Amino acid sequence: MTTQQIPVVVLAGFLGAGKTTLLNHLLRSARGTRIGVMVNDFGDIGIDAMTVAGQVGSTVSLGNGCLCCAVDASELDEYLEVLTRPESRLDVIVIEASGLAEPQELVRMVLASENERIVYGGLVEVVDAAEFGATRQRHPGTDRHLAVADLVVVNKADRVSADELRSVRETVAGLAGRAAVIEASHGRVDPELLFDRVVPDGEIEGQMSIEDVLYGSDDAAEHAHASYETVSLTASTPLHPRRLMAFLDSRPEGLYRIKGFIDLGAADPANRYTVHAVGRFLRFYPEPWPAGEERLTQLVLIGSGIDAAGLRKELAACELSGPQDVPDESGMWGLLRYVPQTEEEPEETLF
Ligand SMILES: Nc1nc2c(ncn2[C@@H]2O[C@H](COP(=O)(O)OP(=O)(O)OP(=O)(O)O)[C@@H](O)[C@H]2O)c(=O)[nH]1
Repeated sequence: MTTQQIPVVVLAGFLGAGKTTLLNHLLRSARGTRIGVMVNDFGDIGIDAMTVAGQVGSTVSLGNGCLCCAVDASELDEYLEVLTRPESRLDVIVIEASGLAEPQELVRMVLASENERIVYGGLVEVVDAAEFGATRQRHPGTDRHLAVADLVVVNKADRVSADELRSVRETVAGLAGRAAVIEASHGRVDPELLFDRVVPDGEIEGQMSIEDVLYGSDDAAEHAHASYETVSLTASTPLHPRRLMAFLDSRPEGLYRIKGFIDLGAADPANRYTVHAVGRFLRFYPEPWPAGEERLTQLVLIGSGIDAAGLRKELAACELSGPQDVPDESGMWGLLRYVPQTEEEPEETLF
């Protein structure tokens, strides 16, 4: 069930930073992925389709099968309910926060939502590289927003010199702590950083799609690939829950996403643990092993500036080394803090 949950990504950033531009880029490069869009704060709608639709609280279809609606914060749950109906067949939902909104509020609301079909997909903060210094001076809240982000996009890279860009990036990285920081022009980030792309039937990954032909293929998105790395690994030996938690608690800056299944062996023979981490957000979802399924740990780690070989080594050290290496009773405690309870959020939340 958990693997079917729809990630809800909150997209924030100061007025004019390039949120709508980034969103439009995602919509254009979505191909087979169906994106639901919510625009928080209606006076601030920049999407053309919305302007055309023009109705408060309406849901409109965008060209590529995406849905778009405008919400007021109090309506968030109501619209999540609409967008997560099976007939909407959405793969991801993006909420664009108004440039003035407190993104933490939206994140809290998403986390507090009782909608079981969603999972929090991270807070993405867009920063205007050219205006960063001035914005920070005028709006000290900027630092606070960066501190809670999971991914920061330093946008408008084309508007500053290489030195300025480096300096903004360094400052942002200092404020953003563990969040991954990537640079972009015109919001062209690789959609894979935000959600799993669905490859439509009949299309081979990497092949030109109709959208490529219509909009031109997005070279800059290809370049964005260079700035982050994906590490996939499979282990047939179960992992030690305590060592796994030690690894996750100290996961390196820039390791933005972790997803996959974990086999904890004798510590919980009945269940596999789906892991979902976005930035500093971490959850485990135990579910019974499907009958006949091979007991494997399968993980994908995505980040910028990460040391792939180092990560592989650290994860290999989490594997049980033999029959003597069995977790004691308390071995699972650290991990269980990140398992959501049915009625409440796990103890260890950030917000
Ligand atoms: N040169 C340059 N211009 C950009 C870039 N990204 C966005 N813009 C322009 O910056 C302006 C603001 O972009 P938007 O995407 O509307 O910004 P926003 O954050 O959605 O703005 P609000 O909705 O007002 O909060 C637009 O004129 C964009 O075309 C970029 O990387 N480089």
